[in-house]
Amino acid sequence: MPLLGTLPALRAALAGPLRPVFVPTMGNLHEGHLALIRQAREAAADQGRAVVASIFVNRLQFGPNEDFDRYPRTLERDVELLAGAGCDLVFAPDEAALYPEPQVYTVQPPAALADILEGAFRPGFFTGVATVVMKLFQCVQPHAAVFGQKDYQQLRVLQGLVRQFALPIEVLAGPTVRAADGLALSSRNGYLDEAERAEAPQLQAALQALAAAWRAGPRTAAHREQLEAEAAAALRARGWQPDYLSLRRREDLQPVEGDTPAVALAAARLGRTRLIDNLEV
Ligand SMILES: Nc1ncnc2c1ncn2[C@@H]1O[C@H](COP(=O)(O)OP(=O)(O)OP(=O)(O)O)[C@@H](O)[C@H]1O
Ligand SMILES: CC(C)(CO)[C@@H](O)C(=O)[O-]
Ligand code: BAL
Repeated sequence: MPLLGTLPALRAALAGPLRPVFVPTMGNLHEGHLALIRQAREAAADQGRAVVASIFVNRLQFGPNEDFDRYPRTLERDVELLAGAGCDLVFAPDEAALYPEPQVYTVQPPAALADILEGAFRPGFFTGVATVVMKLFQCVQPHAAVFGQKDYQQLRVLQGLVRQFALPIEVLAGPTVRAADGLALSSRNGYLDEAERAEAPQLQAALQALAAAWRAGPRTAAHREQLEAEAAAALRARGWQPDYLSLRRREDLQPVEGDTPAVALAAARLGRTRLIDNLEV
């Protein structure tokens, strides 16, 4: 009879060989999602695991004035794309299946991480995300889960969730897939009209300029604040309504200073579309 003294040993002993690699999504799939599926496929290949995707537009993470109702739902097409990318199973519950009763038990990520940046402009967003991801994890029981770096803060929140609750799940980060002109692929890009679509790569361009200015120094708090304000003003002058353009520590997304590894993050509205993007400096 094994007598095990460490969590990794316990996990190794208890892990079934067939827990899948999981890619949670809200559907309306694009090449960014399919890259995550292919990454999951590779991670699953070794031990012959399955790749499972979920499609669920999670009401809990939308604010009352956000786009829950108009969020594009394209299940039939999504299923075809997933099959083509090497997915083995799709979990697409309706609301009654995932929330058969009001979800009054929730997962509250720490305010220091979840009430800043996206969380400051989308109150409750990360509680909604963490709650549904925790629930999806219970449903799918994955060995590993893949999340896109495009949603950088979401990735940090979910890495913290897995770490703090000692979930036996490996979190894999998927690099951001972009259009040829630099725009990060996103389901919400479909809301852009032609002129807005032509302007949209300027969000990534603004992050590149901000990152370059930060690299040039001096890397002080005062200079960072000046650069952030200038970057927001430049976007505003082009007709955007920026929520934030901010230089943060990669690890915990607190304001960066000195030579700590940094990431530039932005969210801004163009017409009625809110876009986010980021760039590791
Ligand atoms: N361009 C991309 N590159 C890599 N991963 C991505 C990209 N876009 C989304 N993802 C990832 O896909 C997963 C599902 O995201 P989601 O279904 O919300 O897509 P989305 O395009 O980000 O939609 P939205 O426009 O609502 O933000 C998340 O882990 C997300 O980070
Ligand atoms: C992780 C997620 C599927 C939870 O609803 C969603 O926030 C998303 O698609 O990024
Ligand atoms: N892609 C993250 C999910 C959301 O914005 O609601």
